[in-house]
Amino acid sequence: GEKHRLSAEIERIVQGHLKYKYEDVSDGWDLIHQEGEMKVYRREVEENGLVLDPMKIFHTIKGVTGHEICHYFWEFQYRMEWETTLDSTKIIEVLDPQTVVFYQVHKRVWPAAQRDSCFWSHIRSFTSSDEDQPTWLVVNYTTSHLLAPIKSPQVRIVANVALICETVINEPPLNPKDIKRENIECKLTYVAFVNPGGWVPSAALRSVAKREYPRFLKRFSSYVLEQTRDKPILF
Ligand SMILES: CCCCCc1ccc(-c2ccc(S(=O)(=O)CCO)cc2)cc1[C@H]1C[C@H]1c1ccccn1
Repeated sequence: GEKHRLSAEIERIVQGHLKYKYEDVSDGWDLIHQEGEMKVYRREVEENGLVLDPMKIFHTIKGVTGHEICHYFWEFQYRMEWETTLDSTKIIEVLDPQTVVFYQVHKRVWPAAQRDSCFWSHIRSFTSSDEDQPTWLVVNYTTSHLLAPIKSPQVRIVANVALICETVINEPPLNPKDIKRENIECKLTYVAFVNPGGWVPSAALRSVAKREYPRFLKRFSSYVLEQTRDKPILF
C-alpha cells in the first residue's frame, strides 16, 4: 500500500514481534496466571526503580478466527464496548486503511497519576507457505503526535503491544463452505511491553497488571464471541 512517514518503523516493529513470537517462555518468564486456555507469563524487569515487566499471554478461543479477533481489537468503533480501563479513546490520524494513530486516556488507578497514551495501531495478515489459514496481527506502538500534546498532570505511557492470531480448523469438512464455528479456533499470542511513564510503586503496578491483563483478555474474547455468534465466519 501507500508508504507514509511511519511505514519503516511499522515494518521494523512488526518484524520484531514476529521474530520474538516463537521465543519460548521457559527461560526467564514466570507463569503468573492460568485460567482455562489462557496462560499469562511475566518477566520481572525494573529500570531505575520503574517496573517494566513484559507480559506474554497465550490463549485459545474456540468459535472465532484470528481475523475476527484482530478486527474487533483494531477497529476503533468497538473499543469502548470491551475496554473497561479507558476514560476515552479517539482516532487522531488515519495513515492508510490498515494504520491509524489514536489517543487514549486511561482510567486513573489511585493513588498513581492518570495515564494517557498515543499509539500508531496497525493491522495486517500474511500467509506463511505451510499454513492454510493466514496469520492476523495488530500492533499498538507509542508515537508522538501534534494532536496529542503531553500535558500535566497526565503521565504519558510508552507501550509496544502486539496481538498475533492463528486460525485452526479442526476436522475440516471436505467442502470449505461447510466449515462451522465449532470447527474453528483462534490461537493468540498477546505481548505487552508497557512503561507506565512516571513512577508507580512496584508492588501496586504488578498487582494491577496481574489483575487487569487477564481480565481485559477474558472480557475482550467474550465480546468477540458474542459479536460473531450468529454472523458468517470472517476468515
Ligand atoms: C498505575 C497504573 C498505570 C496504568 C499502566 C498501564 C497503562 C496502559 C496499559 C495498556 C495499554 C495498551 C493496551 S492494548 O492492549 O494496546 C489495548 C488498547 O487500549 C492494554 C493496556 C497497561 C497498563 C498496566 C497496568 C496494566 C493494565 C493492563 C490492562 C489494562 C489496564 N492496565
